[in-house]
Amino acid sequence: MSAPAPAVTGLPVPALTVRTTAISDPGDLLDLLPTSDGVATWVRRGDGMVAWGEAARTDTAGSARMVDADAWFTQLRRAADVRDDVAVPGSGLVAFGAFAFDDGDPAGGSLVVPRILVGRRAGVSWVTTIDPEGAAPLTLDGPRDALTFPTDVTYAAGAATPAEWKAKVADAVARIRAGEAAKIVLARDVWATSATPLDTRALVTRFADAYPTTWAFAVDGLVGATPEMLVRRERRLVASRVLAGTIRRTGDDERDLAHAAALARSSKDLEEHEFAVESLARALAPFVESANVPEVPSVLHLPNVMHLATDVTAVLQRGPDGDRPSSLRLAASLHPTAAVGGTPTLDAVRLVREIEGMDRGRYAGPVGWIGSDGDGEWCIALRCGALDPDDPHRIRLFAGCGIVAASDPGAELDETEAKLEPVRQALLG
Ligand SMILES: C=C(O[C@@H]1C=C(C(=O)O)C=C[C@H]1O)C(=O)O
Repeated sequence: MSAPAPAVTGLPVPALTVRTTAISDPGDLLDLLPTSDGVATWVRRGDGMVAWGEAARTDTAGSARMVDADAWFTQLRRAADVRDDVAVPGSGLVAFGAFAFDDGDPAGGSLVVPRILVGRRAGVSWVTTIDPEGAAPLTLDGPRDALTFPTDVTYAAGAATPAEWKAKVADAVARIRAGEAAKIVLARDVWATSATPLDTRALVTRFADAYPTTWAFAVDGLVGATPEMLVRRERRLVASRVLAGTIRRTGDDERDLAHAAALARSSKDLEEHEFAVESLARALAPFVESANVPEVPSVLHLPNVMHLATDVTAVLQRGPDGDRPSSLRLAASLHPTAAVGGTPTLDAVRLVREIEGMDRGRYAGPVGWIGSDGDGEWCIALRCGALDPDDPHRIRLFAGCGIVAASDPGAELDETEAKLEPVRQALLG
């Protein structure tokens, strides 16, 4: 049952009873999920969290969608009765959220507090139950629906055919050369339809198996395997992983190594990457005492692509009110980075809207979780699809690329195909 909850401070929120206890290792976390609907997952290298049920939720919209959700969660945690015997990041009260890329997108955002959560981190395992007043507690060993895998999946172009999308890239390049922006990230969508209903658990299991170094997530109907961390807050430490600049893997290790070296020297990719790092560092600066921004990117190897990567770390400082901003508040300030919007931000986002001609929904927006103390992890929702709430057979997939003056439309289309691979693989019958 979802409890009605306002997104505005000062209004009543449900009083939740939250209990976290240590458990012995539960095995594969994803095997615990009882059903496909209303589940949340956040799994990387086998550790993380799985959750189901809904103790409370807020749905927000507009430019304050993350700040409003954060204010709601602050009230909720103040009103909650929390007993946490484990005290690690992810124990105690947790909410999972996903937010639209664009301020004006009807997909808005949501923050959902589950009824039951199982987590594991570095050998410590726990279960958290979250009970609204009067609700009977849920248990771990309830009935489990049979798992269904996709079958006979067919694909159809979304807002643009491949040829139309290449024309959009050419338009973006022309606009960049005319000085309207330095970088514009253009995305495309593809619809996939399965003969059998899509099961969140099957998709996330495939993401976790094939892309163990990414975050295999399912939040409010958005599922994917993202490699990009917008912001993690753990006490005073903040970390962010910027990705921009991409090359497809060939499957041949020697050639891939040569390609990785070429990527690290490619002036087009280095320029694209630099825009993304600069925008992140600039947006983070007001919140931190000191930031460590490596001068040269490394190359992140994923099974489908390689990216230029920069790991930024920083120490949080207190704001004017004496508080440190929560992980979600930080995500709100950092989004959208140049990795998914472009440079300069406002011009690029306006051009994205104009040239792409589609709603991105929650693709390329922040997705993640926040805990009792405001710590949490927010990734950028990439390599993902949005399950169709009206048709369980359908999912809308997305992929995009940073376009700069030197971009070639055919190569960018090929890059989106490489980025669609994780979801296409998860949809294999
Ligand atoms: C926009 C996407 O990816 C982003 C764009 C990248 C690029 O242009 O090289 C690389 C990583 C991401 O920051 C996507 O995967 O859809």
